[in-house]
Amino acid sequence: MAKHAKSLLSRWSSRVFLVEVDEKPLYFRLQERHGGERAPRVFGRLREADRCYSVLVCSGDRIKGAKFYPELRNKLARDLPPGCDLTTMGSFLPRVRDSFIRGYFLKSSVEYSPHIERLLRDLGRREPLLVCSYTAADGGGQLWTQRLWSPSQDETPSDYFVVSSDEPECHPSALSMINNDVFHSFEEARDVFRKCGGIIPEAASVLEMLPGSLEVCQKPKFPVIVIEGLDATGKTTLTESLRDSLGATLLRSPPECLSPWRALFDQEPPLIRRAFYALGNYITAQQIAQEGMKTPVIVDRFWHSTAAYAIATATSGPVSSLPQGGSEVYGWPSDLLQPSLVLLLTLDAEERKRRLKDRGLEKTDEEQQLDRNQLFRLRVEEAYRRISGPPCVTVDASPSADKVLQETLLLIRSNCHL
Ligand SMILES: Nc1ncnc2c1ncn2[C@@H]1O[C@H](COP(=O)(O)OP(=O)(O)OP(=O)(O)O)[C@@H](O)[C@H]1O
Ligand SMILES: Nc1ccn([C@H]2C[C@H](O)[C@@H](COP(=O)(O)O)O2)c(=O)n1
Repeated sequence: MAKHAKSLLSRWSSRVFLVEVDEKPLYFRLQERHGGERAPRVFGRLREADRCYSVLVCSGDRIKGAKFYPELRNKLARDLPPGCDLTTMGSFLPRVRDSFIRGYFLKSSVEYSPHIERLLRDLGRREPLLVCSYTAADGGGQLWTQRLWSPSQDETPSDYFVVSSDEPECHPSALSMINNDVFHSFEEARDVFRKCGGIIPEAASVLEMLPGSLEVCQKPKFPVIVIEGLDATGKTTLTESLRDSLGATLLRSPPECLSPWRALFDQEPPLIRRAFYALGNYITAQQIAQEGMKTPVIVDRFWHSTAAYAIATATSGPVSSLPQGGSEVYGWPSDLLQPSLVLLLTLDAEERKRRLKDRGLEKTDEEQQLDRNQLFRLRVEEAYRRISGPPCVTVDASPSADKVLQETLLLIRSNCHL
């Protein structure tokens, strides 16, 4: 049995599980003896003739595991029998850092079990998986047991009753966010790229663009102003006007030099995708340090975008599922240049949609998600506000482009020495 899977099994009965139903996580835990509790909500509506499975990815190699997770979904969606329900799930040890693992929860009719079990065993031969099956233990559908499949088949599997568990303070993915979704150091992000060179040849081209080491740069002489906001809030329009009004240099993150690979890394799982954007910030930071010695610098997106989108994607549900304000996940990376001021453009959802429609450009997956998913949008906006580091001021982006420019110039003049 893979070493990593074995270590996950060592505290199996203390694990809490969550199944995401319509963006809402429903929690359950394990119990050796049943004390008469009702079935957890996710099992509450099942029939005795239903059979459920959890399939958790437990690869010891995090790059392989990250790549396998979306592949697993595609394979399951393709090969599962008709009518089988598939949703995302996870498991964690309460308050234990890096204990969060991801997987899928399947619901099917018991008649399909032989087919599903064969499929899961085949998939488990490709990458280590922890598979559990759930069976009704009474006639009324109120009592369900979890049977953990022994990955090596020579150990006795253990059965537990499943019971509801309290919601943790925030989404448990927060336990494993740092340096998996939100990179807090150049070295950590670069390490992901070094390790994925074997499976993604283009990673080497990105590595070539990076500085050999992070030289301690002098603080720029001129102010550095970052413009942030969801797509279509007017960042491009405003940053170009600010460049002209202030005689500033306009930079972007990710920087131009990474453009040839952006679409490719946007298709990669969060670990690799977020490392790509984190590295982009460090390249832009070097450009800021140079240009900031000569002119004011305006930056279109920077660290706030990287962290806020990553945190919002790794969680689900309402804003209350985000890590609490003040959590270290919102901290500014100690090795990343801090701008003088961050301005966050905000716009109501309807006006933003109107601008998106008028603009008519092709949307990225994340932009489409922002459109479809109100909760995701709210999480991104709130995560933006919780990020610490440089001063961040919210700007209402709904007036005309010229009014937004004038308001922004006032804010820059009152917050920076210009
Ligand atoms: N203040 C404004 N009032 C009305 N329309 C605006 C305003 N600012 C920008 N627009 C229009 O809204 C659309 C989106 O603006 P823009 O491209 O500047 O947004 P963005 O934040 O840079 O988007 P993205 O992040 O997707 O690149 C454009 O068609 C632009 O002309
Ligand atoms: N510094 C950055 C810039 C962008 N991103 C990510 C976040 C979104 O997925 C997407 C938005 O960019 P846009 O389409 O508006 O160019 O890119 C990031 O993580 N870090």
